[in-house]
Amino acid sequence: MPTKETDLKAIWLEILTKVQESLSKVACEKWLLPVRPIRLDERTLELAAPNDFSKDWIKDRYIPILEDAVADVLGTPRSVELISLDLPTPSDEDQPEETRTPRKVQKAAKAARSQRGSQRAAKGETVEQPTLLGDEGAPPDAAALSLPKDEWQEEAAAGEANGRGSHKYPAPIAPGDASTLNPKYTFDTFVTGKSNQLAHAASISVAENPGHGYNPLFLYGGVGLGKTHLMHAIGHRILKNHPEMRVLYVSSEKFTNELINSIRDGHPEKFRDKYRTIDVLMVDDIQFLSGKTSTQEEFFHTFNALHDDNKQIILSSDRPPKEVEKLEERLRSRFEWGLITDIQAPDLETRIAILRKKAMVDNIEVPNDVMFAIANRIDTNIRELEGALTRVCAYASLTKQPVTTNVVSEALKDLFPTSSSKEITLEIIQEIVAAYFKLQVEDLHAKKRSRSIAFPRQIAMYLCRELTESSLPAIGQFFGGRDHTTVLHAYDKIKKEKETDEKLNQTINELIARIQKM
Ligand SMILES: Nc1ncnc2c1ncn2[C@@H]1O[C@H](COP(=O)(O)OP(=O)(O)OP(=O)(O)O)[C@@H](O)[C@H]1O
Repeated sequence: MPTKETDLKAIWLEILTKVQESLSKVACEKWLLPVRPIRLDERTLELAAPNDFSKDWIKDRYIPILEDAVADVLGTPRSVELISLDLPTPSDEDQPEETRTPRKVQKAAKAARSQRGSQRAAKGETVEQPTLLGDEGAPPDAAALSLPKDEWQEEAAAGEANGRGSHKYPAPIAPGDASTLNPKYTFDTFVTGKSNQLAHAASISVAENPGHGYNPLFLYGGVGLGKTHLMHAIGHRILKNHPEMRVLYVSSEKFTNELINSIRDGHPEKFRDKYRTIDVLMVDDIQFLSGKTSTQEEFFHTFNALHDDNKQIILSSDRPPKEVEKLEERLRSRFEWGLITDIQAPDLETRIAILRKKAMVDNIEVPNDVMFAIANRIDTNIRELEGALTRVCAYASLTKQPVTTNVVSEALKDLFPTSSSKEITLEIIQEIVAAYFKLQVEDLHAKKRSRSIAFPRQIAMYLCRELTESSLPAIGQFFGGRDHTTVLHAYDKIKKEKETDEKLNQTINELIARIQKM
């Protein structure tokens, strides 16, 4: 059975007490009190010295004394090994209270002895999840930057497995530096709809008033729905308004890797210098901190330092804080201090608007029915939606064809199969609209002007213009030989009305979905 975390601490206190019998009080306080135990197994006790100098000093002089004390306390011999953390040596006041003086060490050791049951360790059991002396009662920073070695390795391995562990030391961020932001992700290029209105409004508010409104801002939503885009947009706006500010966007994996690497490479202060001196910290995909206890610990201190200083924190996740597993309660509750807002999958209209915006930004011409056909196929992930548009355009260009709905079917058939690949025609639109309003198709052709018929007719005209490439005269012709100005009037009227009339907007979406399913 594994020994409890607290046992390692208690054992180390006993060893220190023992060492005092053969070492001067001064030497003990100066060299051994700052040392922290990391790992204990059947053969080895691993200790972390605060820096290289102290590691070498102890190695050269005190190993035999330490090994004797270990053998005395545990009943069987162990070799003592040392690594260096390169921490700044803590002052006496920074030390955990029980290690400030040898007398207190003795007292603490005695108290710990009475509870610990360290016989199990003495029998040679491996200490699992070793904790560092000072984790309890130590100043938060010292504890935070003293990751148990096994955890560094585990968390580093996780980061490196993702191919993102290449950073050596975190470099400080300069005021006005937008290099961590994608220049394309601005509020101008962000399309709003019902699905993201609240998140967008909250983001604008934070961008205009960093550190003094919603803090933290917590954005959550499914994959590819615009969380990162909004974060970057906030960053750009803040830097535009406050070029003197330091704005940092980072993925939670990068945060983790920088922390681990900075400690492993002996430069924990670089991590802290970077993360605690910025004005706006944005951490993406915070759900990846799940289960990474040491990173959570450091993030907790980073969060507190920034928040206490009215620095803005923005977080994103694929789920709300409550649903992030293996997240420390104190972090979860801090994530809930500010504003939590979600982004939903966009409706069809928004998807079409996003494609339109992208086509405009990329300066490509894409007919409405093509936009519609793409938006209708891909209804959750905007990254995929944009990728589909690129694919369709590339396919058309490579096969030297115009961009049509046929190209959409061809280009996307494997990646995004759809139940129907039938081309949308004026007939189909008329049939569906007539059926929806419980009319006959002939009613749409006739001269009748009663609102119950004229209104569905205008909607049908609108959809014909929106979803097909037919010209205005061709559409007019198809509605009982009407003039193209009538079609244009109907189109403009419905387009305008649906902007303010939610019911009409829903009706149109429903009709579009039905037409597409034909
Ligand atoms: N409302 C929007 N308007 C314009 N583009 C958008 C919108 N929402 C998302 N996008 C675009 O979709 C792509 C994916 O968005 P983003 O990377 O922000 O998603 P995310 O929610 O952070 O995804 P993930 O969960 O994978 O991190 C980006 O290219 C982004 O510009």
